[in-house]
Amino acid sequence: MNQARAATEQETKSLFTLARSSLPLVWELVRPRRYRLLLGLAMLLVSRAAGLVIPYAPKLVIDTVIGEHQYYLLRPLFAVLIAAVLLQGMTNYALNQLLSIEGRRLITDMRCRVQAHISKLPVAFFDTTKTGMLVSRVMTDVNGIQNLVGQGLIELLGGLITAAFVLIILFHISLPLTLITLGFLAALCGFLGVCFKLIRPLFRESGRIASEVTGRLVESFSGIRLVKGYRAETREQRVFAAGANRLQENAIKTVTLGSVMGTVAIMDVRFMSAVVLCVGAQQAIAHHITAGSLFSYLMYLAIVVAPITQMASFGTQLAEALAGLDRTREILSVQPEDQAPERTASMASVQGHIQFRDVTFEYEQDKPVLHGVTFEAKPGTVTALVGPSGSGKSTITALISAFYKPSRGKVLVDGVDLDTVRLSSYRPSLGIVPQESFLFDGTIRENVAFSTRNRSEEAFLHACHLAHVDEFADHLENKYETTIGERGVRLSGGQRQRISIARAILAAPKILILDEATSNLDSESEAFIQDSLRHLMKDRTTFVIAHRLSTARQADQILVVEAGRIVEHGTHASLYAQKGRYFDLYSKQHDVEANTFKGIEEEQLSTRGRKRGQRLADQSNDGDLRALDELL
Ligand SMILES: Nc1ncnc2c1ncn2[C@@H]1O[C@H](COP(=O)(O)OP(=O)(O)OP(=O)(O)O)[C@@H](O)[C@H]1O
Repeated sequence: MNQARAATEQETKSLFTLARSSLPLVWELVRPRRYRLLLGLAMLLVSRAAGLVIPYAPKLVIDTVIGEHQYYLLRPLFAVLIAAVLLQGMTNYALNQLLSIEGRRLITDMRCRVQAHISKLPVAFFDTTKTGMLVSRVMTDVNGIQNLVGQGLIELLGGLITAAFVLIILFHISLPLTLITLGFLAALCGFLGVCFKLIRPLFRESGRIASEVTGRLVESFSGIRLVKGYRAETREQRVFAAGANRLQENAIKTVTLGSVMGTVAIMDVRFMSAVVLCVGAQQAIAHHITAGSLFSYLMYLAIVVAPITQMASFGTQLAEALAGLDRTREILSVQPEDQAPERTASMASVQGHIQFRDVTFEYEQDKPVLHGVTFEAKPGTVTALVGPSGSGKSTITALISAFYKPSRGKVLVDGVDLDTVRLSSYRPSLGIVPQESFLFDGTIRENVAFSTRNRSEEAFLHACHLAHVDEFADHLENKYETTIGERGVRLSGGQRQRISIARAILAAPKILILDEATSNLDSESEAFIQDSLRHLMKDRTTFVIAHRLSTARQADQILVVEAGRIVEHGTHASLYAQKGRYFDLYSKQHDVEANTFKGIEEEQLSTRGRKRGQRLADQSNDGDLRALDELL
């Protein structure tokens, strides 16, 4: 309800209110480049002043040179005209260069700023915001700012200053004609004001639709395998076409309103010129004005009119720019996660002692997903989190990563409440290996050396060796410089996991969060990965969401999570002996694994895999779980 009301209030904000609320941000952008913009304004004034000389010439020629036979004035007048034209041309060129370049720089600055800001926002913000919307904020919305702060602003200022000067000249030439002129201009300004009010919500809407369409497009292309696999191309085409049509309908309304504004502006100006011409002629016949003055008046009128007719199109750009700026301002006003005032503690060196004290957490209000979770993980130990899907294991690790804050209770790191810790001092001690290895389009080296903490070649090669990345990288033509494609599409699942593990080894975190991959790998890959993980977990406080019996069994402690509560807690041996929830889970998994190994038997097994599989299958046939434990 409140959100809907806020949205309506946003829609009805006038252009003026919007401009005023955006002023601090505009000033922030203008400030560092104010001298260059002032230089631009000065050049514009020189250019416009030079432009004023030209309309004055007919008056001199008609009334003085021809009327008063002062022919000797013709030459100097010609020279002045040439100089004025040259000066105007040169200043115009310099001005365009200066402002266009400045506008581009401004866009880049703004884009970088918005991108940097968004990346500092809390994970909860990303949970509720579409990716496409964020892409639009960074790439599209800032475009309009160029018009607002660069050329557009200077043009508007310059146009208004020139128009003010010219109006003084017009008043000086003829009071009645200028009053008529002002009447027409005032009517036009009133009309344009109403149109801007109508056009602004359309621009806001357009930004919203564009974000949605972009978001869906990004999702659809990144999930192209799934789309093709389920033959969902036509469905995706329909969804996209619907979005593109909504965008088009919005654009048609904007363009129509823009055309109405442009047409009315031109008609108003033409009527005005006709009325001024006829009344001016009557004035000239009655000798209230000379023919030369009337001629000059009409030329000056064109100078006043030009920026006002331009206002119709510039106003549209202005409305678009302000709508974009408004959205940018909205996103910049979201507080970055590290700027919370309570985050004052700095963690110089993290030991990795983690304590949960009666932690309750909810993603959505009044829907807790963790209830009074309490446990302790000593430095250098491995804690395995096991439990059914949706029980809260990932949420516990997300709280350790400080992606969220507990709703109640405390998460302590080395005795310090994580809510009070500056994240920039804590996160470097954190390493994450997600279930789905997330790789960027780049080389193997770039993906392994993703963290900036350890850049030596020796450390890089060592990490690749421990994670068995060298095993496949050495066989590639470009070795570690091989490009792996977007999200690592050119690698196998196991290879991607190994890179992800090498990345964590190189980052050398004190606290490691490991979400074990569930995907079935062939036994050789599996063996490589288990070995890499062993290296990775050494001497770190590790939290592993364990999907494999072997991992849980090797852990120093196991937390059995169910419906957001820790229902059992202990070592593998103690929990197994309890014959409670862990025992049930373990037995179920054992059956699955036994079946899996039987299945593997039928595949092409590596020598090691075959031996291991055979032994496991034999043992499981006996149903002796303890013997299976030993093997694992
Ligand atoms: N970003 C989120 N917003 C709202 N609810 C969420 C969010 N992430 C998880 N949940 C909910 O929180 C609960 C716990 O989820 P969590 O991902 O921690 O479970 P899990 O034990 O890790 O599950 P799995 O083993 O399937 O990954 C689930 O009910 C889930 O729907």
